[in-house]
Amino acid sequence: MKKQKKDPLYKSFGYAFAGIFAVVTKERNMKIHCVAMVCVVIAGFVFHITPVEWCICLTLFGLVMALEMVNTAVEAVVDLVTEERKPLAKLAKDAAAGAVLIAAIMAAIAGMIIFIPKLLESLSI
Ligand SMILES: Nc1ncnc2c1ncn2[C@@H]1O[C@H](COP(=O)(O)OP(=O)(O)OP(=O)(O)O)[C@@H](O)[C@H]1O
Repeated sequence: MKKQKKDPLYKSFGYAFAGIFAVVTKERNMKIHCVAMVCVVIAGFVFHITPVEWCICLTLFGLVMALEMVNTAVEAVVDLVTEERKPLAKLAKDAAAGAVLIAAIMAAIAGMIIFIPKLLESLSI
């Protein structure tokens, strides 16, 4: 089989950014993740979180958002493959959605561990 010439690196980045833009503008859940990220970043500056805490928050944002991208990709592929209701299609979509949910719950718990003590301290409770 003839080897196809690969796109230049800048084009690959362009496709990746196009994917991010498509998911952020079209997927409701991704918009919610973006709003949550902005709120946490503001809270991070307000409560002067440490560099390690910033790293934890940024890593968890990356994890949740990357999984949301993969979830959208799985949904698109399943819908492309079949329009019928099939158990394997359900498993693929539900498992991908479950992956996002697990990461989002863990991120929310980590966020509470970081921010609740700072909030209580600032309220002098
Ligand atoms: N082809 C299918 N066969 C069987 N079950 C399906 C199929 N397509 C969707 N489902 C079921 O319906 C649910 C919702 O599917 P849908 O494609 O509407 O995702 P969604 O609710 O739009 O997800 P999101 O909110 O993440 O975009 C799936 O999680 C799955 O349980």
